[in-house]
Amino acid sequence: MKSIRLRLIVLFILVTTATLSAFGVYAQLQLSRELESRFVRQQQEVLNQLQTNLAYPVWILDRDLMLAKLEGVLSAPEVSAIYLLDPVRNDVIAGIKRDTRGVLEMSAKLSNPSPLMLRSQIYPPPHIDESRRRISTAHIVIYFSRAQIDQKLRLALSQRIIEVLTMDFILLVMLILSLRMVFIPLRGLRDALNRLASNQAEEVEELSYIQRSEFDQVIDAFNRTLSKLKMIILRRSQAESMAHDALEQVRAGQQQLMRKESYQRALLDNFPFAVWLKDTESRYLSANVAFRNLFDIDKADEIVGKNDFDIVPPAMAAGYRAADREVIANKKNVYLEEQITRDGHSSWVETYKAPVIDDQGVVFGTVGFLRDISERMAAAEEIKHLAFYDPLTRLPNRRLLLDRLKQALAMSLRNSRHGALLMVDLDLFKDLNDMHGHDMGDLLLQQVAQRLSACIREGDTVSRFGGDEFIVMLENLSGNSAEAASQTKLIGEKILAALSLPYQLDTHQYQLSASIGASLFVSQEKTIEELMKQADIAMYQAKNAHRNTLCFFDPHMQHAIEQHAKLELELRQALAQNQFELYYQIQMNSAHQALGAEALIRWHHPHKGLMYPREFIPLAEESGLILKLGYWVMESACAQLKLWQQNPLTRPLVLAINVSAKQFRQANFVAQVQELLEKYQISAKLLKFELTESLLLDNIEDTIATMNRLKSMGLQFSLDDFGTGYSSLQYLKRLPLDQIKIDQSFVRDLATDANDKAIVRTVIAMAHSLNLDVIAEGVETEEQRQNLSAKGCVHYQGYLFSKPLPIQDFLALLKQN
Ligand SMILES: Nc1nc2c(ncn2[C@@H]2O[C@H](COP(=O)(O)O[C@H]3[C@@H](O)[C@H](n4cnc5c(=O)[nH]c(N)nc54)O[C@@H]3COP(=O)(O)O)[C@@H](O)[C@H]2O)c(=O)[nH]1
Repeated sequence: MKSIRLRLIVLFILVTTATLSAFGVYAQLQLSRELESRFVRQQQEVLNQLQTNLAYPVWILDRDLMLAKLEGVLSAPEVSAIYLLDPVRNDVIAGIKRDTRGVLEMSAKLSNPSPLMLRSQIYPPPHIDESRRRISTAHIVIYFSRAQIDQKLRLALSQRIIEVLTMDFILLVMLILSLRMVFIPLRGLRDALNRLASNQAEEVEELSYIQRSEFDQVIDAFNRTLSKLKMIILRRSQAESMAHDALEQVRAGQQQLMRKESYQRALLDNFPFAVWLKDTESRYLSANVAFRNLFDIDKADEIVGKNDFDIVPPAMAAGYRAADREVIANKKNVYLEEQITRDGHSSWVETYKAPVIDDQGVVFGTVGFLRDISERMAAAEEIKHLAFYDPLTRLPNRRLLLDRLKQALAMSLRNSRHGALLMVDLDLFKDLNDMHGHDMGDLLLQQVAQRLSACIREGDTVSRFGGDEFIVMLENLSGNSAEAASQTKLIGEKILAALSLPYQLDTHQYQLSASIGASLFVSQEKTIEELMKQADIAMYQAKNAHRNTLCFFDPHMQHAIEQHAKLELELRQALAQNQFELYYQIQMNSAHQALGAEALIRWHHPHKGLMYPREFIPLAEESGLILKLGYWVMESACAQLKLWQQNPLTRPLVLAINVSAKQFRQANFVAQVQELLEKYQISAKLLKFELTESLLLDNIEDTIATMNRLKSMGLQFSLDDFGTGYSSLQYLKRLPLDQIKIDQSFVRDLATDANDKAIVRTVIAMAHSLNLDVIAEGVETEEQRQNLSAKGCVHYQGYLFSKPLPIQDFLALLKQN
């Protein structure tokens, strides 16, 4: 039995029962005693009353009255009998008793003496006269009933017990209520404490106060304890949470660290070059896979603790140690490039070392990287070579030559000795390229380079300047200019002789000549630019002479070159200022009818007057201005054709224009033509392009493609200057030509020169066999015309009919015809 409340209740019941039992016994005794004494007192009073009430009837022996009075006493149930005695006679004067059924009956005989009996004397009343007295004395005897007394006693006792029990019950209820008042808070306290005990303090709520109760102090103490406990728990849980977080952080940190280490290891081991860490005593702390591979260190071998003397030859190790010391002492990075030999194989490596410094600025180790840079060095060497050498001939290029020329000029200033620049240009190299292709040209250039190199002394320079142009620089010639010129001439001629020997190019044998321009220098009298220019001028001089010649620089030639540059400038201005005009030279048939015209450009030079194409077209070609100029011609021709459409006289005329190679090779040339035809709304059939043989044969496939595109638009093609080039029938067959134009050089001496006659006849026959029209240019005489006509050429152009004319004159000519 664990409940205190139950224990208290049981205890209460036991105590109450015991108390009640004792009290019952005691009460019974007390009560019976009290009842008895009360009974005695009451009977005494009754007796006393009877004495008074009975004195008169007794003295006068009035029996009826006596009985009446006695009956009155017998109304009390506890009185069982009552007698009036005459003590003198010992006789019952009157008596009444209750039978067993409780019925009253007269009794003349005194019952047996009983402890519950009262006997008393009745005294005569004072006012009674002696004379009237019938007896002298009397006694009264009252018998009491034991049962009646006991019954009364029991009744009183049971009443008392009921009272006590009632009291007890009330007390019990009060006890239970009191216990409730105590135990409810106690139970709350117990439950709260139980929850506290089972680590549920967070769920325990503060206990409610019981107003004006001693428990409030306990509750208050409990609540304060609880709040402290909660605070402790909260702090502990915070501390635990913090500790947990800290632990997690440590774990995460550890994991991160491990990962970082793995990353670093992976990073290092996958580095394509050797990486290591050393302490300040140059002992290895770590090294990656590349390092091990480089120095053939077995995977199982521990690198930590080793130094360079354990790994590489002592001389090398000493160098590495010195570099480490330098890094540590200066707290600065060190970069080394060195050539190392391993397994008999030499390679270039670069090493980069850096200090590892702590927060306090103290060096506590070094880190190093090493990688093989052999390829890079070779590439750098190659780049250097490419930057300074011509890749085709392996000769010094323009840049290196200029650099060496600068040094040579400085040296000449110091030693006053002459030097010379020889500009070597191969004659007709372009023809070889055109005929046999660039590969063949390249082979030739390589052989030329070898021959040139073989002609010079050590210390002299042969360089390729671009294309077929080479420059030979001679140094350390005589201090005397005449002697120096003679030395130069000697070497120059040696070169010419060497270059003119036959070349074996694949299966072809080839022979060429060269033109050399020479310029002497001494003591920095001339700048590099001047020297180069002079050599260039001399070279043109040689070319203009007989070719296969050496020319020294002539100051007059320089003037011509300067004029050339000036003209180029003026040509640009002429384009901008529209100083050009088209002249028209009529083309006729044998019936003297106009077929069309050739448009020929003229330049109205502001100072020189009218200039002819041969004076500026080559320059325009050279400078690239031919593109703009050619477009201008083409647009002017289209505009003119447009105008001609308005006049029946000019409407059927076909207009021929000269198209240069550069112009024709433009990627958008066809688009340009298309655009102009659309712009001027003219038929393409009225436009004829005169192309030269060299243009057609250079890159023939592209040429045919472009011609076909133009042909499909309706344009006509005439092959200009025919007979002056290679005139290969093989090529001619493939070209979509409409006309062949016999060059005026064949027409000029047609009457007298048998060769020209034969050529013209052949050309005409060939053209007819190819179903091509033939026109002869430069027809100046009727004889020439007839000659041509006799050979089958019926279309003509030449002074016989008209010179090229401005448009108005041309129109007048047409009208006149
Ligand atoms: N790319 C361009 N080239 C052009 C253009 N205009 C001309 N040219 C080229 O210049 C060359 C010289 O032209 P030009 O000085 O006009 O000489 C032409 C005629 O004047 C001349 N000719 C004509 N008939 C006679 C003659 O009976 N006798 C004689 N001595 N000369 C004559 O011939 C030139 C025409 O030649 P061709 O073009 O071959 O028909 C000229 O050849 C063009 O190459 C141009 O706009 N663009």
